[in-house]
Formats: sequence, structure tokens, C-alpha cells
Amino acid sequence: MTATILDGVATASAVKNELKERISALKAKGITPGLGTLLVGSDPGSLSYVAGKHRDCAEVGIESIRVDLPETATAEEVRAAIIGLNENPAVTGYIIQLPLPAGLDENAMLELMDPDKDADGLHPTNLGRLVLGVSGELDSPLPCTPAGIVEMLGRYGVSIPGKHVVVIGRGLTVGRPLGLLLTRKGVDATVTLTHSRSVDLEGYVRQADIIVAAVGVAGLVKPEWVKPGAAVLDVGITRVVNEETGKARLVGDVDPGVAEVAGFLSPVPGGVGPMTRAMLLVNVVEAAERA
Ligand SMILES: Nc1nc(=O)c2c([nH]1)NC[C@@H]1CN(c3ccc(C(=O)N[C@@H](CCC(=O)O)C(=O)O)cc3)C=[N+]21
Repeated sequence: MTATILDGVATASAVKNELKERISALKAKGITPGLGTLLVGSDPGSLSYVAGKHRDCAEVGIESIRVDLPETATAEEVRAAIIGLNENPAVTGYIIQLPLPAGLDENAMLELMDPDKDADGLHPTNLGRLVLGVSGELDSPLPCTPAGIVEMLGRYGVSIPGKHVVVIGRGLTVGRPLGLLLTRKGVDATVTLTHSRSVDLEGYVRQADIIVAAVGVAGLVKPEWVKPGAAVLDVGITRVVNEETGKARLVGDVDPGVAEVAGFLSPVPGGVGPMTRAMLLVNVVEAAERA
């Protein structure tokens, strides 16, 4: 048996096409959605993600405003850039690209954002709304990667209610909010949220109907850990640079052999990454629709 590939590029493309109509409707009302990005420093991964986000905006007709600060920016300079984005009327939603360079307090910076312009759903108010939300109505932005995972499973007909989802990783952008989203009423998964201190990780993963690996440990999830037919979503991204060519290759948290055991597999690249970017656009459009 070979897994059905959960194609994030095709699914993101469908999501983006559906957005185009909503963007036209907004523009007809005189509202142009605009995504701001704030990037501090020049991490190659972050540069590549931010560039991708601006390309996506151009593709669907969303304006995009890019603010880049050097690695050496002070907390005061970053704070001023955030206030600027809060006040810029062309920016209907924005993100602070994470991680910020060491020495800058990420939580303090996220808290400075206008929650109504938070396109990542990572402001404390929006994380609070994620915890409080019981209706499944999207009345506040959801963190993009968890939203993209649920959206992709839905579009491929992978049923979630009552299923055991084992999430590996408890980070702010993926694992932690994913557990909250999956256990909301209307989504109804049973979630085991594992992390680097979990004892017998393999034992939990073996029981999973759906596995989400988001730790950044290349090839961590082995074929023998996977229940035959399970859905496996790879969210890990490790950049491996070829010494000779200087070219980076992306390696996920899931061993390639898992494709022979799983029922569904979301690969790296071409899986959850493009979906994350598509859900960011959804958040920007929804913020403009609410405004
Ligand atoms: N405030 C904030 N919000 C984020 O959503 C956020 C962040 N910070 N910091 C970093 C992580 C990582 N992330 C990715 C987004 C897209 C791809 C993506 O499109 N990946 C492509 C490959 C891209 C490439 O070739 O580099 C793929 O998997 O096919 C990957 C990773 C968003 N993050």
C-alpha cells in the first residue's frame, strides 16, 4: 500500500482561487486587503517564507507591505515598527515573522500588535479566543498552520471527530494551538500532545489515527511507528545545505519509508507549508471583511 499524498500545493491553490471572489467583493466596496510582514534579521528560512508570502499576495490581488529590520535592531526599533503597522491604514493584517533574533522578547512583541490586525492568530487575545471558541464559527483569526492542517484533512475527506490525533511538538505556532483547535466542539478529536520530554513517544504514535510531526527533527517518525492506514502530516522543516552546490534541500520530520504504511501523507515540501501560507491569506481577507 502506498499513501495518498495530501497535496498542499493543489489544495492551497483551490483555497486561493476561492479567495479571489471575496477579494473582488471587498474591492468593490472600496476595501483593499493588505498584508504587512515584519522581518527582523536575515535567517535564510525566514527570508524565503516572507518572500513566498508576498508572492502569494500578488497572486490573489492582496496588497503587501514589507518591513525589514537588521539583525541588530533594538527592542525600541522593533516596537516602533509594530506601532507603525498597527497605524498603517493600508495594512489590514500583518505578521511578525518568528523567530525573532535572540534578545528580543517574542511574547512582548506579539502583545503589542493590534489583535484585529493579527493575521497569524498569535496575539494573546486571539489565542484566548481560540481557547474560548466552542462554536466552530471563525470569528477570530486561527493560527495558520493548525488551520491549514484541519482544512487539508477536510478537503481530502479524512474524518476527524473521535479520532486519536498524536501531535509531536508543543511550539507556539503549531503543536500548542493545534491541540486547542482539534479539541474544539465541532472538530472533536481526541488529542495527545507530545514533546521532547514525553516518555515512550513511539508508544503514543503507534496508537494514532492521525499523526502530526512538528518538531524539526529530520526523519524522526519511522515506518514501524505508524499504524497502517493512518494519516501522517509532516510539519518539520530542516534545511540541509549541500556543501558542493550550496543549495538547500528541505527534510521533514517523517521518514520517507512512512509512505509505504500510511493511508495519507502530507509531504515536505509541498504539504502543510503551502497550506500555512494560504490560511494566512484567508486571515487577511477575513480581517478585512470584519473591519
Ligand atoms: N509569525 C510567523 N508565522 C508563521 O506562520 C511562521 C513563522 N512566523 N515563522 C516560521 C514558520 C514556518 N512557516 C512556513 C511557511 C511556509 C512554508 C512553505 O511554504 N514551505 C514550502 C517550501 C518553501 C521553501 O522552499 O523554502 C513547502 O513546504 O513546500 C514553510 C514554513 C511559517 N512560519
